[in-house]
Amino acid sequence: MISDLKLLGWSQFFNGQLDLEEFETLTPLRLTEVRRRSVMALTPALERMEIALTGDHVATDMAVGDFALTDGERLIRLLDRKTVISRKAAGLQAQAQLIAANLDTLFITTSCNHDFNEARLERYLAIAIEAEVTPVIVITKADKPEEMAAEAYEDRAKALYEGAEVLLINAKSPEDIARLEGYCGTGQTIALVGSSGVGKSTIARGLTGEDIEVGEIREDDAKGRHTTTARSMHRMHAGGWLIDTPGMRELALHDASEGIATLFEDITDLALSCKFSDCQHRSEPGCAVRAALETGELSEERLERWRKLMDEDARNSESIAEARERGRKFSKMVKNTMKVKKAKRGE
Ligand SMILES: Nc1nc2c(ncn2[C@@H]2O[C@H](COP(=O)(O)OP(=O)(O)OP(=O)(O)O)[C@@H](O)[C@H]2O)c(=O)[nH]1
Ligand SMILES: [Zn+2]
Repeated sequence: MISDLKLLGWSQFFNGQLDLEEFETLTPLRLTEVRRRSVMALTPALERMEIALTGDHVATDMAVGDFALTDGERLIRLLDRKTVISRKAAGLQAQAQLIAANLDTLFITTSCNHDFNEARLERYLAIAIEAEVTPVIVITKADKPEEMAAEAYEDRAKALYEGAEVLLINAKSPEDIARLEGYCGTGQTIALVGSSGVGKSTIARGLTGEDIEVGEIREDDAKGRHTTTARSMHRMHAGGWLIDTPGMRELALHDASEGIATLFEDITDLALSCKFSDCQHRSEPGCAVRAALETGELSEERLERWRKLMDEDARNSESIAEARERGRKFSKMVKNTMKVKKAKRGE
């Protein structure tokens, strides 16, 4: 069973979470779709199985790519995730919405044209680094570069982060797709992010042989319409899994301060040497960041992009934290009111 499980992306990390009894009586599953009242999952034999969500299990706690244990009928428990990517859900609740779990690699996709944008690439890099998912920058349309030579785009991407491999490809060429497959072998799980039109569907088709429809299913119930994800985990020729969900294509930055600090390690390090610990690196005396600008060690553009990313992260993270805080205060107030009412009634 263990070798079959490897096909699903199982590893020692998950094995270590099972006690002996669970090991003998339960079966691991990997979630491929999350609906409102059920999940679709793959068994170690790669058979599809639908499991109704009952009791404490709610769809909003689950992500495509999660591992769970089943007794054959019910979902017993979800296993801890190796990695998770989330986005801020639209609307007033401002909750983090889980997009994909247990990714190994994120292909950050852009093209040799006006789509290429350092700030956008850095946003995705920060998301990947924060989630501890390996970032790989894929630059498509190497066969028809606009504005500058394809290699110039490659060099600009390489300058962004040492920890990210940069691959310059023609997404329509099978030989170039084969260069991505080192990240897509058995046991590996990947996802693609990037703007519309950069070639994500073309790459996905090259890696899986399928035309992947990224759609949202709408389910009706008495309370209205709900959006859930369609089948979102696809087997790749190389043996691994591609997760493609609508949410993945609309990622925004939130709660990624560590990812940003790692991505901009030079600025993070410089800031430690500023005279004031709350230095804004504007006009304070003894500012190591401004000193690095003057020597040319750091560029004004890079500093500006760092500021903007920090601002964006702070804006998006705060509202989630604040919403949580509001939620806590509200439920506390309700509880207190109930208590007072009960006391009045003499209960
Ligand atoms: N010449 C060339 N064309 C490409 C390349 N990559 C993608 N294309 C073309 O660019 C267009 C858009 O590619 P898609 O794969 O649909 O882009 P996408 O990122 O999936 O776009 P959305 O579905 O809107 O998110 C298609 O016509 C592709 O054939 C490439 O490397 N070279
Ligand atoms: Zn400073």
